[in-house]
Amino acid sequence: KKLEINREQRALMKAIVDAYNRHQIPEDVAKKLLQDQYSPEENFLLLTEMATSQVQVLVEFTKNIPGFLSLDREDQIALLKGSAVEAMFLRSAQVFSRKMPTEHTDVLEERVRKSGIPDEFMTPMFNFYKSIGELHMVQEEQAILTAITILTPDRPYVKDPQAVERLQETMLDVLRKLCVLQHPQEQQYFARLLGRLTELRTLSHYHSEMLASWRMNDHKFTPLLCEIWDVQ
Ligand SMILES: CC(C)c1onc(-c2c(Cl)cccc2Cl)c1COc1ccc(-c2ccc3[nH]c(C(=O)O)cc3c2)cc1
Repeated sequence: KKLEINREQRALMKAIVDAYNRHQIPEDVAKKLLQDQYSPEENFLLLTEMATSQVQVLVEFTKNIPGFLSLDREDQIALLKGSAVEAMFLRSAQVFSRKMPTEHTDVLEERVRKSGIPDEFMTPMFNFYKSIGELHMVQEEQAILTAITILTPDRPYVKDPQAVERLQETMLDVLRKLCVLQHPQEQQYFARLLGRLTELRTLSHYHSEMLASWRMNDHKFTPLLCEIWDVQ
């Protein structure tokens, strides 16, 4: 009984997975990645466009997380701003590790490597992508792990962390059961997934340094990215 996913949890999982699949990056934007060679500046612009489109996808996904819209309005914003980078690392990691044709992943990797991102961030970033790939997460796990990342109670400026914690705990319970069902041979699979969330926090700190170094070299971002990342 303890381990079985009950009807309510199944409905919750369906809502999250549907939202996760419904909001994908527009085909034309993702296709641009695979077009011919660009300069580092053009690569940066393309990645900026991808990130902006990804933030829009993220906002739509978040609004469909059951219970999110019943949170305090300002806390909703605080959660989105606090988790955007981590959710995008998770999403782009899944894109990298998805059964995406290798030439696509190689092109995407090439573009990220040649977009003016300082080398010291490349290693941790691609190590993360590799570690996500090795987990072979099913899409339900990907969607719920993303929701868990967004519903992290200890983001800056959250006024009612208990309300966020209640929602996150519901998701964690579903994920725990799902991991046992999907990966019965791996006892600690759930623990390994949660370990990725810790890695995401480290990447998020790297990312704020990446932003600072880009701004030093006068790189421009879109208004949406400036708002969500508190830059400019
Ligand atoms: C502003 C730009 C330069 C930027 O700053 N930090 C990052 C940055 C970097 Cl590198 C790494 C990680 C996170 C960030 Cl947030 C980025 C680029 O961000 C992204 C780049 C690509 C994608 C991306 C590419 C292909 C995709 N396909 C799909 C799909 O659903 O099919 C989603 C998707 C997303 C998402 C964010």
